Amino acid sequence: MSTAELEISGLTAGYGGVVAVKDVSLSVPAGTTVALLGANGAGKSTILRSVSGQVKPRSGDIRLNGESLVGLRPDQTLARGVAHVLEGRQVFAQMTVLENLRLGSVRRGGGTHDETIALLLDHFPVLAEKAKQPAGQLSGGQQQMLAISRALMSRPRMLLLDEPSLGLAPVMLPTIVELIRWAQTTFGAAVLIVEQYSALALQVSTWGYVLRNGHLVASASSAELSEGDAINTAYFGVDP
Ligand SMILES: Nc1ncnc2c1ncn2[C@@H]1O[C@H](COP(=O)(O)OP(=O)(O)OP(=O)(O)O)[C@@H](O)[C@H]1O
Repeated sequence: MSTAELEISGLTAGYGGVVAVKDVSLSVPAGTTVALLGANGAGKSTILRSVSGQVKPRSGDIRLNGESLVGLRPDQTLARGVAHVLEGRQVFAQMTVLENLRLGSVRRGGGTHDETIALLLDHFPVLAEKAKQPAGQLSGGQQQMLAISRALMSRPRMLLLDEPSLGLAPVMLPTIVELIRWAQTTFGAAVLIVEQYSALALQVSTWGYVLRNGHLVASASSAELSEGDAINTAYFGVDP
């Protein structure tokens, strides 16, 4: 049996007449962070949606710790330990920070709401200070922090992050990086992070895959991808 936490093999997925992802294979070893990079429309979000059950694969397999996730609904993948933070800051603006956290699902064997909320608020005092304020009053970065924290309520084994840096002020990026690292060490989660802003994803990950037009075109250590023209070559198909 594979030691990888998440193993995607030969995944093809799409929408109606659109084939968004073609024959993609990748793996996220237990307890590591892997980056999925590529330009707009490359198919990155479709891969995350296929893992969490929002999109049904047309072919291929997706396994979490050896168990296939194909055909499962999002609530069923959540029950198996997959938490998906969607693109955009998905918080309920009228509800308080605490109410938003309480909406996070608790997975069986994953601790109680109160225990996990205490852990999150203890580590991120800014959320504690604003616990009773409507989430809509938080800054963009704080809302993203809250959206990720809500996903952590289930103490996931596999955390899927879609463009966590989107629309954030650069000053917030180190906080998001810290939150991802903390999630990994505290919950032992494996993380698959999708980013157009490759600098952030490569900073938190050990390995990266690059997608272009639904195909995987590069796969290398994040250190290697950070150097020279590796990313440009992979994104635009230009040889250095
Ligand atoms: N709901 C949908 N219906 C039809 N086509 C879609 C849908 N969602 C995505 N697509 C198409 O599938 C392809 C891949 O989209 P996807 O969202 O996976 O790309 P991405 O790499 O995540 O880019 P982005 O950063 O823009 O989200 C694109 O051509 C896109 O237009």
